[in-house]
Amino acid sequence: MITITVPATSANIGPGFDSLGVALQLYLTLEIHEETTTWLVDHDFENDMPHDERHFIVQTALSLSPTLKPHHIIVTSDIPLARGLGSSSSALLAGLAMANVLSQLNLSHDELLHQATILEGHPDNVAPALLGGGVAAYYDGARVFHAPLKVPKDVDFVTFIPSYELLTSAARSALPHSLSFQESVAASAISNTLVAALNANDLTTASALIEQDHFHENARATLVPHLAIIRQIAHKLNIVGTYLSGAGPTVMTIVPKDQTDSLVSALLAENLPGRVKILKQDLTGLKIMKEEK
Ligand SMILES: Nc1ncnc2c1ncn2[C@@H]1O[C@H](COP(=O)(O)OP(=O)(O)OP(=O)(O)O)[C@@H](O)[C@H]1O
Ligand SMILES: N[C@@H](CCO)C(=O)O
Repeated sequence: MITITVPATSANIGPGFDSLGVALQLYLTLEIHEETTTWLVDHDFENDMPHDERHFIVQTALSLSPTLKPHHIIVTSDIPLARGLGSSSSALLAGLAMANVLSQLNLSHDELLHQATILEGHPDNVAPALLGGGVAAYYDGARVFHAPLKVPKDVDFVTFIPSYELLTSAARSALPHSLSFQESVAASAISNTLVAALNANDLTTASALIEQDHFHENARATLVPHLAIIRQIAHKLNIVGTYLSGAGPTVMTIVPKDQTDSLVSALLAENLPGRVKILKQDLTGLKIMKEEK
């Protein structure tokens, strides 16, 4: 049996729209069992996801290796769907990695990242899901440039996962068509300085900049009304560093560990419709384990 695990990811980290992301310790697991005559996909997702070759993971694998032989696969996942925690990127990478292993394509991490970015359109979830930790990345339509982003290891990711789904496609249609020159300069300066602050382990500067996005959060505000509420709750506790995770609706706050309990208690007291989870950074990224029978 071959087991592929892929972590969840939180993209954007505030102003790093489509370019910054971090891997988190929630996982999609894909077990590849025996060869079969037609694809058999066991999964326990509650929606109407197919159990045959129409399944997204199989379709992704076949897009890379059209002659791939059908197998019995089992998909389990802790990553909630369409919540801004990179569920589609994790599934996509699992499919590409399955094709790479079963068809012995020997694609490198960079080649897999390139394929994944073409399919996803932007690298901010797929890069950290593949490589682990924080990643800054840019896709120019031909090549994916990427470099590690030092997200401090001693922080918690206090995560509010709303009870409703928000498809990335819907959250992207709310985005503005253009930004003025002046606003673009400010937006990229904020993002550049955030990256430098994180790489210098200056969490105070980083946390303030995380809340100064100009690219997407305002445009998505009506889709995620709890973002402003959670930011306000955190500010009352002198905690900064709250952002919309990926396309939302999950809201993330990066907090020093000694402030985690107070923020979690304050969020729970508010009774917002959703779950509060404390997540940690994943430093490994996609893993493949082969077990001899
Ligand atoms: N394990 C999976 N197996 C099959 N399809 C999946 C799986 N995970 C996600 N998907 C597909 O991806 C869709 C969600 O993708 P979408 O990009 O909208 O959100 P997300 O990836 O969870 O969030 P974000 O990109 O904002 O972090 C699901 O509705 C489903 O169609
Ligand atoms: N950068 C992406 C992440 C979700 O795929 C967005 O915010 O739309």
